[in-house]
Amino acid sequence: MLYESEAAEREHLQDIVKKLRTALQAMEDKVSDSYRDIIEAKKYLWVNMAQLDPAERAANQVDISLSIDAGEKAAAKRQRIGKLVSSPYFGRVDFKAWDRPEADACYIGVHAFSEEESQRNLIYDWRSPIASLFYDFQVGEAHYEAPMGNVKGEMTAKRQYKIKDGVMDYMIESSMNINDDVLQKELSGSSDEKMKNIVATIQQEQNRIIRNETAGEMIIQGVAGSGKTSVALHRVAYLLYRFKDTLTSSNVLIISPNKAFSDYISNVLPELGEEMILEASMEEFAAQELGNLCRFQTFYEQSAALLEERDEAFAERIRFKARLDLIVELETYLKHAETHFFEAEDIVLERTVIPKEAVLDSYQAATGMPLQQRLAKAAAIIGGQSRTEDGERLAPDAVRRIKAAVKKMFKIPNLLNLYKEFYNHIGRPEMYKPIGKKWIEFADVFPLIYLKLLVEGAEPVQLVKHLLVDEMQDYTPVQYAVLAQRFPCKKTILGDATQSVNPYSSTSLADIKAVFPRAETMELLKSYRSTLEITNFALRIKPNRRLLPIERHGERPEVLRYENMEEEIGGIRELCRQFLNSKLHSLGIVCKTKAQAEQIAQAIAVLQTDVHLLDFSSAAFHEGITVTFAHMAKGLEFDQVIVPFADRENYRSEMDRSLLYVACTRAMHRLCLTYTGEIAPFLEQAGE
Ligand SMILES: Nc1ncnc2c1ncn2[C@@H]1O[C@H](COP(=O)(O)OP(=O)(O)OP(=O)(O)O)[C@@H](O)[C@H]1O
Repeated sequence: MLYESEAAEREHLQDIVKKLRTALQAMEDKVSDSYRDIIEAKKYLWVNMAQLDPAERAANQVDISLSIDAGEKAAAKRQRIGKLVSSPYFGRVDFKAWDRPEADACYIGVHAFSEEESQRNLIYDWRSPIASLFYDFQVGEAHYEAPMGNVKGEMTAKRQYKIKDGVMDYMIESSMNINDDVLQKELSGSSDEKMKNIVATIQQEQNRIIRNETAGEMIIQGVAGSGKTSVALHRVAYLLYRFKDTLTSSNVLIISPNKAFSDYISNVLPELGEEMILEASMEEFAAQELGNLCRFQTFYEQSAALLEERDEAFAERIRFKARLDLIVELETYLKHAETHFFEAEDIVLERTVIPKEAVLDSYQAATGMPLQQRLAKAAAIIGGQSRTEDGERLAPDAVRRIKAAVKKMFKIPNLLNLYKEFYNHIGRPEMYKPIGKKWIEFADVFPLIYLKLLVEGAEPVQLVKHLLVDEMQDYTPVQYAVLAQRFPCKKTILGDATQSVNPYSSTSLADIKAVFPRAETMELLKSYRSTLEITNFALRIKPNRRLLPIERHGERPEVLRYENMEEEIGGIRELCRQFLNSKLHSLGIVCKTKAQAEQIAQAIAVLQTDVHLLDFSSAAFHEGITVTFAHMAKGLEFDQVIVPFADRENYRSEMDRSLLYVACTRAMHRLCLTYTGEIAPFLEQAGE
């Protein structure tokens, strides 16, 4: 049996670190060499410019390009090896394939590393086929999918390591799945400014999602803290590795809730050796789609307006536009519009008249294409068929005039008017209420874009080959229909129905699946972020019987009552002081609204420390004390969370319940809620 003592493992580690350092030095030399070559080649070109003939100059340019290429490759490799020097690997599996005489030991790390001369693999990339054994099996019979087919055999040993700065912190012989001890240690650590990679402790159910290569659309429905975002990013890294010839990081687009969130997740892919991917918020995407058609309210402004006042008509407009049926209604309306709003007329050119019947025939012959193209096609047919008095083809100017005339025959050419007319047509004119001239509510943004795409015809965005959509519960079916049209590529869509920040426009899994009928759905039910005490507390706010909390213990959440607001603010300041004297790194004060967050930020400014107010204009997420509001805090996490103003007045509606749930589930280790007067009804039993 293969068994090496810890001492032998330490020796092995030293050996690997030595080899890595040598390789690192070699890469550094290579980088310097190629830069020197570039400088010399440029110098040569400069000095001998006059004497060189064009062929020699071209050859010199090729040399320079080759050196640049070699330099960039060496620099990338140097970066990867540099990362391995500090932590070369985190796992090992000893696997004996049935057709091999003995087991091979495979060390698994964030990147692969092989010996230069022998090309022997010393470290396997966590995404390599054999590394899947580490995530999927315990000691015993095991198998993995290799390029040449399924490899069956026996895993004779499995180990986990924590290596920091090239030194082994601990090593665990694990006969179980990814050992709970290691996971516990990882989860009890402090939160960071940036999301961390989880390669060393990916769980089996997460691995299934990460390594799924077949799904055209994958929907990940996961409870709060189940690792959805982490898993989706690891999935991207896996797909980039697996399909490196056809997929690069510039082909991946992530639609994320805001800039601070993008900044928060921005380290994961670079840590995994991949470049950062493109990202955009829904609003940025919408602005691009609408061009200068009109301005619009943002999603946050919509949610904030809902929180500020109870406007049933406003809520109803949002609800109406979040229905799945709206997609078909818009399509049906446009078909109606094409027939009824097109009024054929005679086209009179100098000495030729094209009768309206001929115009109508051409328009009818061009059915089945988007309206704009249909009008152009009808005009082209007319132009092609018409002749001058002399039997000649029409001059280009006449063709242009026909085109303009046919376009005018569609009586509502303005898209915004055409959209408004939709509500008259369905007998619900009250459902369209612009904020101002050419200024629409957020609920109208995607129905309008969808109509625009139907009218103009959607050109798919070719560059994007994989689309990642986070916080899926906040997007309506029409939003998905727009995404489906513009990005007919593979997709990973993730979210949690219980974390909707706007109950009037939240979308159920069933509705998303109706837009993507072939999507594979995977569920993540285990929650990793918070201690058992915090998870149980949050579950009493929003029960979910299927959620499986991780067995990690900490302090019971505190619910602190104060006599008045002044005392409450004083209490929050005191909690901040306690945090500053603790070992925790991040404290999130998560309010319900932005106005409350501003109030708290001002009130605790007296503390001798930086207080970061995080709102939609923030570009980054910082350690220390952050004051924010639930909508903004989605997807983020803090070592400690304080939820101020947890009283009956502030948290009373279903929307408030969701926001309170989002706020509480941001806490990893410690949670405190403060209030004056009567406690919020959702919290009455939460603390028991
Ligand atoms: N397998 C794992 N090993 C270690 N940590 C994990 C693992 N899975 C998840 N985590 C940790 O759990 C926390 C939550 O992960 P993540 O933010 O990806 O979850 P989420 O489902 O997107 O959360 P939410 O929807 O609540 O924002 C993170 O700190 C992440 O590092």
